[in-house]
Amino acid sequence: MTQTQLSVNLNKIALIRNSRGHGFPDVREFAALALDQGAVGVTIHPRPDQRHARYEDIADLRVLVNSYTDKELNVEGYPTDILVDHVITQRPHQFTLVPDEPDQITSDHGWDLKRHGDWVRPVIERCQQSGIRTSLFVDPDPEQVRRAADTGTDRIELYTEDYAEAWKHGDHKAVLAKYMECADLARELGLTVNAGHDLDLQNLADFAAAGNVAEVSIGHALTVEALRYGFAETVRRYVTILAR
Ligand SMILES: CC(=O)[C@@H](O)[C@H](O)COP(=O)(O)O
Ligand SMILES: NCC(=O)COP(=O)(O)O
Repeated sequence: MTQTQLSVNLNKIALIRNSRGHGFPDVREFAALALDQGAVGVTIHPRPDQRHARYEDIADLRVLVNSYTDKELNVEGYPTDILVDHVITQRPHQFTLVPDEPDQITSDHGWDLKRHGDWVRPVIERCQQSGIRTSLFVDPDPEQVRRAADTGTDRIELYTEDYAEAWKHGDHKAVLAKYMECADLARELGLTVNAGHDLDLQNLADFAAAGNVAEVSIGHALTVEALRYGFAETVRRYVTILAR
């Protein structure tokens, strides 16, 4: 059974920072808090309007993560030229390609790789040539998993909104089985499996127990829960759940 690792998404810390137009809070402070509490890494998702994470955060967080020996930076986003250029320059450990439109309020679907597989492939190759691991954000759909393997990506990230929604109603077992079918298929095809979106302290344990997901990236719920429990304690609670 793979020990699932936590990557803390700092988008909402950046959102609070941007709300006052100066550097408080500093995302690097919360990145350090997360890493010191056992997260394997941090994630940021700069969107074209830079509503929260900014392109400059990539370099800042790369420097901070470099001060640790075994931690990672995951950059997520739609592979625009400007984002890809920042990624290639700063060389985060992982680049997760997400098919979001600029005006989306949040990520709400995975790639349609029947249409876009050939388009993402050169970006994947360019990242890998720079030593950057790639991941493709996909729905829990076996066809998309197969097509993801055809792109040469290192990993997929399963979009977990369907699971999170089903968990709220207590009917997540069938949905979870679909995710695990896709995760098993991905591993058979040589892919490592990440997952994320709307995971939280309540629904994570059932997802993690189903097994064999390498990394979950969690940010929105974690930030809200941190308002109640404190940031370090919240990260500690996630790490404890994953360590079971
Ligand atoms: C791809 C995904 O689900 C998340 O990585 C994304 O970062 C969430 O974006 P917001 O924080 O803008 O909602
Ligand atoms: N890729 C998922 C992520 O980074 C965070 O998603 P969320 O926890 O903010 O929904």
